[in-house]
Amino acid sequence: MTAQLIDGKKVSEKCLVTVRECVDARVARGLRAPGLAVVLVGDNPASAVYVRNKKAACEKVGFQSFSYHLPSQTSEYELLNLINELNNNDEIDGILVQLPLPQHIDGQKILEKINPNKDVDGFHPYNVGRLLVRMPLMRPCTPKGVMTLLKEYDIDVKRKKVTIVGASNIVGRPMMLEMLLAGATPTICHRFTENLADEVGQADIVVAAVGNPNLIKGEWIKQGAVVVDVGINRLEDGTLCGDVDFAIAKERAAWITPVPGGVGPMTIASLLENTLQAAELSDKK
Ligand SMILES: NC(=O)C1=CN([C@@H]2O[C@H](COP(=O)(O)OP(=O)(O)OC[C@H]3O[C@@H](n4cnc5c(N)ncnc54)[C@H](OP(=O)(O)O)[C@@H]3O)[C@@H](O)[C@H]2O)C=CC1
Ligand SMILES: Nc1nc(=O)c2c([nH]1)NC[C@@H]1CN(c3ccc(C(=O)N[C@@H](CCC(=O)O)C(=O)O)cc3)C=[N+]21
Repeated sequence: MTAQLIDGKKVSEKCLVTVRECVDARVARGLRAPGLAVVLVGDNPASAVYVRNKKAACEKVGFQSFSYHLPSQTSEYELLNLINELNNNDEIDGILVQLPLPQHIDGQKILEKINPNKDVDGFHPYNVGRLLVRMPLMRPCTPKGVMTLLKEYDIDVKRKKVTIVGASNIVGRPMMLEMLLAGATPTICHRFTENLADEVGQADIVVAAVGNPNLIKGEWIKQGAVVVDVGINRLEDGTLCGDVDFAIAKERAAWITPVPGGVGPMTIASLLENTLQAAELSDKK
């Protein structure tokens, strides 16, 4: 079997068109265009690229974007003050603090300071808790993007065995909650999981989110499975690859996401959808 490709770039563009239409309709009704603030601390080159992509996406859909690039030695106190200011700024509907933050700043403390209604990343414990108790508000962008992608390809997750590899706060854990909410039976694997090969081999759907190129061997994939590769790894020659051995996996899977052009663009599409949703929430206040 040769897998069919799941085209995240194409689906994300479709999502952006829908967001754009909603923005135009808002503006025609005399409402503000949604505003997204992106905060970057320090000069991590990968972060700078992502921040630039987010800004470009905002322009595409007609959002107002506000960028804050702070020096790496910014104190936690200064960053908390900026968050406070953004929370109180009525032109800003969404606040995204790019991760990772420098070592001397407690990331969790910063995320908890963001007004949950403006937490377009869905990382605030309030939003994570809401997803846990089946009352999602702001849904973490990458897992939300994966669900949108699967839905777009009519890949039903209900009743399926889903193995998620990686248990971070930003991808693996909320991915598990999304899958549970959608009626799948998720298993989540991490550093201490024994027999990763068996866990992956039993899955109807595999979601890889580790950050280790080719950790997941193509031979582990069950015939006819769906492979969603969230991992983004930059190799020495500058090319990007995921966590799954794509060449072998694609000969076994029914469906597979490429890297790049798979989940990555969907993360940005979800971010824009969440920002629009945050603007709509703020209209109702
Ligand atoms: N496509 C996209 O939009 C996005 C892609 N990414 C990419 O996804 C990947 C993961 O990101 P993120 O979740 O932030 O990363 P983290 O480093 O925060 O988390 C990685 C997770 O993988 C687990 N892990 C590490 N080694 C192994 C192993 N050998 N076997 C099993 N589990 C292991 C860790 O386990 P433990 O918890 O035990 O430490 C941890 O839970 C990265 O490549 C990142 O660049 C991230 C965000 C968005
Ligand atoms: N507060 C916060 N929120 C995040 O959502 C967040 C973060 N911090 N820190 C870093 C990770 C990573 N992440 C990506 C987003 C888009 C692509 C993306 O668009 N990828 C393209 C390729 C981009 C390229 O060429 O480098 C693709 O896969 O096709 C990748 C990765 C969001 N993250």
